[in-house]
Amino acid sequence: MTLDNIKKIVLVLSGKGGVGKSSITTQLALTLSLQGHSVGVLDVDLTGPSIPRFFGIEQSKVRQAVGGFIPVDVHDAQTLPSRNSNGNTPGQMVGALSCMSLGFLLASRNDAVIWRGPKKTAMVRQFLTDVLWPPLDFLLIDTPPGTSDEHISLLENLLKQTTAPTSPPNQLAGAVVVTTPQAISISDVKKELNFCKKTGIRVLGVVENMAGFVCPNCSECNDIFDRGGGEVMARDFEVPFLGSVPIDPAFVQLIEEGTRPVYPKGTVIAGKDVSAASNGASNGQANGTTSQLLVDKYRDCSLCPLFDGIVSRVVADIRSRD
Ligand SMILES: Nc1ncnc2c1ncn2[C@@H]1O[C@H](COP(=O)(O)OP(=O)(O)OP(=O)(O)O)[C@@H](O)[C@H]1O
Ligand code: SF4
Repeated sequence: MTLDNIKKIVLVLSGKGGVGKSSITTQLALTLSLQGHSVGVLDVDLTGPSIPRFFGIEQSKVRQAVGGFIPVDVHDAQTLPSRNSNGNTPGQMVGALSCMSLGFLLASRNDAVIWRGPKKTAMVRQFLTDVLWPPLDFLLIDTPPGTSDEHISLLENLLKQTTAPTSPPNQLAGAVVVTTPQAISISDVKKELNFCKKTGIRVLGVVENMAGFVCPNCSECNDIFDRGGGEVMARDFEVPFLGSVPIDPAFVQLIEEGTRPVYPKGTVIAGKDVSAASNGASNGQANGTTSQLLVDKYRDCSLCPLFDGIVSRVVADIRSRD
């Protein structure tokens, strides 16, 4: 089966749309990759597949091979060269990152996906059975908000596959649940936590996103949407609280603009040396925006140390159960 190549599968869930689940999935994937793990991201948010855009690869298309789809490379495994002036860790190992999303199969980013339940269910099943993942340490699955047809289909199929005799032990590691501090989001996420309880999915922890805004002018943090609700809820449900992520305008900018001036020399993306960019040569993808190495861009993001801590805790927790 196509999931047999994968050591651990982690779901990213949210009770409500727009709380930053796909952004958090992107950050978790990049952080895992920066920590040297090989990572895949499966975007099962069929009605709003935003992961390709967040990785800056939305113009890419998946290839079809005998036996299934070949996921799109975000970047290869590599050892990053040091950037003298910016203080990169010399020789840092980065794990390969690849991605599969319905977004790659749509003719245009603006195409609407208006499908009834059975078609969605079939697509989810196909994503779990017909994607030819390379060997992965972690597969993150970005799910749609709530507890919809896709969730039920996803879980049925996942549980069937991850408990098959050929699967690695404890393959379905659990779920990271994303919320925002507002009461409505918290109450929706409680439903999500109950869903996990009923279906026997272990909750690896809760991330509270958009908790406070750090003003770029005075660096003071304002709690626009209140704060701490995610932590209280995690305590009530006796699941780990992984941390609060503030609203960071740079975060949106990194994703929306996708502009980084140069690649460090020797940077290889999808098998190509793209460092010619440092000499002014064009190396962007078809959409002309992706003149950057994502790993590089996120490493410079102020949220990086925060995600490093979150990911380290999740990985340690998963390993402690093996
Ligand atoms: N911590 C943050 N700081 C600033 N902007 C953020 C933060 N988290 C998310 N965003 C922005 O909020 C918007 C919504 O985020 P995202 O698409 O990740 O949400 P989502 O929960 O996956 O939504 P849906 O499931 O409805 O597609 C995006 O434009 C994203 O850049
Ligand atoms: S936090 Fe408010 S008062 Fe302080 S600089 Fe920012 S906008 Fe101005």
